[in-house]
Amino acid sequence: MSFEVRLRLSLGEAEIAADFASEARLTALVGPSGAGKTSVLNAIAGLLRPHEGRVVAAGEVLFDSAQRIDLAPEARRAGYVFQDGRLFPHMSVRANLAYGERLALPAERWITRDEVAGLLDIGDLLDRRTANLSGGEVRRVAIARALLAAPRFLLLDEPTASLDAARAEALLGLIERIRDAIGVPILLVSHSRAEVERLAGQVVEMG
Ligand SMILES: Nc1ncnc2c1ncn2[C@@H]1O[C@H](COP(=O)(O)OP(=O)(O)OP(=O)(O)O)[C@@H](O)[C@H]1O
Repeated sequence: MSFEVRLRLSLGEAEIAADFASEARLTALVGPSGAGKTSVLNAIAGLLRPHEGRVVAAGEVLFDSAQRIDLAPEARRAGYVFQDGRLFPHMSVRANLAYGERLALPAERWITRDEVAGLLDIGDLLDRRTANLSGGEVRRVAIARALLAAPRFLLLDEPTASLDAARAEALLGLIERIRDAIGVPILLVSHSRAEVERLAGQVVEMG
């Protein structure tokens, strides 16, 4: 099972509920703005605590309120690529990647810096400061940093939002390569029907 998510959480006035299970390599989470998609990713990553439910990713129970299981975020081993990338702006691309790599024990790593730079085509960016990168470059570096941390699963929050058509197309190709070559389960939030139809083995509707 790639993902099994059944949870309820409150955010201010909003009550968010999710209930799905997926064996697909890539599962898409879709729904109107405000439906709670990002909140579900945050709950899976351990950044928000549901008041009730169960979360299993890549075969490991991350949260189960009935069994009082609630793994710390760093123990969940999520590769979370946030909508805004959240790179360290004062560091070079190379230093951002090294940070990701240090999060994984050497024995756990399944991709090298050279491999990831080739896969995401960021070899020419390594000495750049991240503050000056374009939106598409930020996304590619953020995905590379996430992969280097040897995640057990990936959470991608609208990875192609605000990219032009050519850059979005290139990034979709990369996500396909990650899906097919690496095989870590991916949960993707997207507003694009075409993107979801192209990438997802299973689609989960919220809201
Ligand atoms: N920290 C917070 N405090 C209070 N309410 C919040 C908080 N974060 C999110 N919300 C509310 O929770 C609901 C779900 O937000 P969330 O960002 O998960 O939705 P989303 O489906 O990802 O939306 P979008 O597609 O616009 O990114 C929204 O109504 C939002 O206003």
